Amino acid sequence: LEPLSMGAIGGAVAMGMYFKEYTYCRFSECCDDRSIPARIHELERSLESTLIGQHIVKQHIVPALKAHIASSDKSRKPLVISFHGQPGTGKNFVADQIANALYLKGSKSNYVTKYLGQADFPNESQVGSYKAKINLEVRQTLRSCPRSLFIFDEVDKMPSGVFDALTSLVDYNAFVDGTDNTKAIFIFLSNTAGSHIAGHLGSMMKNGRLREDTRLSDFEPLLRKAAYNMDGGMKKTTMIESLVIDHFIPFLPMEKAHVIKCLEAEFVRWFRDPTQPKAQEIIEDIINSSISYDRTHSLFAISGCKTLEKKVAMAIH
Ligand SMILES: Nc1ncnc2c1ncn2[C@@H]1O[C@H](COP(=O)(O)OP(=O)(O)OP(=O)(O)O)[C@@H](O)[C@H]1O
Repeated sequence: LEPLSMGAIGGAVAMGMYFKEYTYCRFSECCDDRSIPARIHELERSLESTLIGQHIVKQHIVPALKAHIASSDKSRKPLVISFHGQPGTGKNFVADQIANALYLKGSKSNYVTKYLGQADFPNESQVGSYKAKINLEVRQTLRSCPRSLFIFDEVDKMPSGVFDALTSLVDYNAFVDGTDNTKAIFIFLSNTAGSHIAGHLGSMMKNGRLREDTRLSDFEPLLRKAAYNMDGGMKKTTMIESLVIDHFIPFLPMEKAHVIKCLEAEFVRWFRDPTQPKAQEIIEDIINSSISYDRTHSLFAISGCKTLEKKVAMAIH
């Protein structure tokens, strides 16, 4: 090419970049600070005011995200977190809040991908093609934005081995065929070890320990072991063997007092005052008629705060 036309091309590229940064990206989602504001303080505030009964989650999630984001230039691997707990303890609730705080468009962002174990990976016989699918999609998303968030829900309902494909994507490999994985965040949600968490917490409480005094270290070894051995997506995967999961976070089972708080929060969501006698009556009725507790300790609500939304809606209308 003639030097003149090279100059013209360079000019056009510069114009294009200028246009993208100052015009297009001001209105549409781009992989930049405007679209990914990473509002950690907002996350901290919203968890503090909305998350019930999960002191360990509150203690560890914000510092883990803060450290990963603050050190993003020096990061050598993505942040990988695994949430464990019984249904209705807040795993999706927290994952959604993380997406909403980090991305302007929240869970609807193009850089937030959510997979559902049962719906997206239903067949044991197709593990091979699922692995290829995850591998391809994760790489594609990372290429369009290294600061992507991947949420894998119902990990325990995925056929085992699916995650072997992910190990190389989340491991210490700053660049996988030119794909930057070091700024990404992976969150895995499962019921795995939920009953073990409940059993262990129940025993500690029986021995006089306060729920709020329990620590991550009380549960972490149990979670690590359970994730490796239990049926589901992580069973005996290289992902556990190669220690790429940075944090195992236990979601504690909900007690009656927590379920009552969840019911009160539902009333507030409907702009109703939960302290009104009528509301208190409905709450008491739901607690007495539709909450069942675990058999061992008779302390923990089996379905946590799940399904309360519909029950409150029904009672109000
Ligand atoms: N710890 C909690 N604090 C406040 N609200 C909660 C909590 N846990 C659950 N909820 C309420 O219950 C709803 C359902 O909970 P969520 O979907 O987070 O459960 P989950 O732990 O992901 O369950 P599953 O394992 O079945 O997917 C939430 O949208 C929220 O309204």
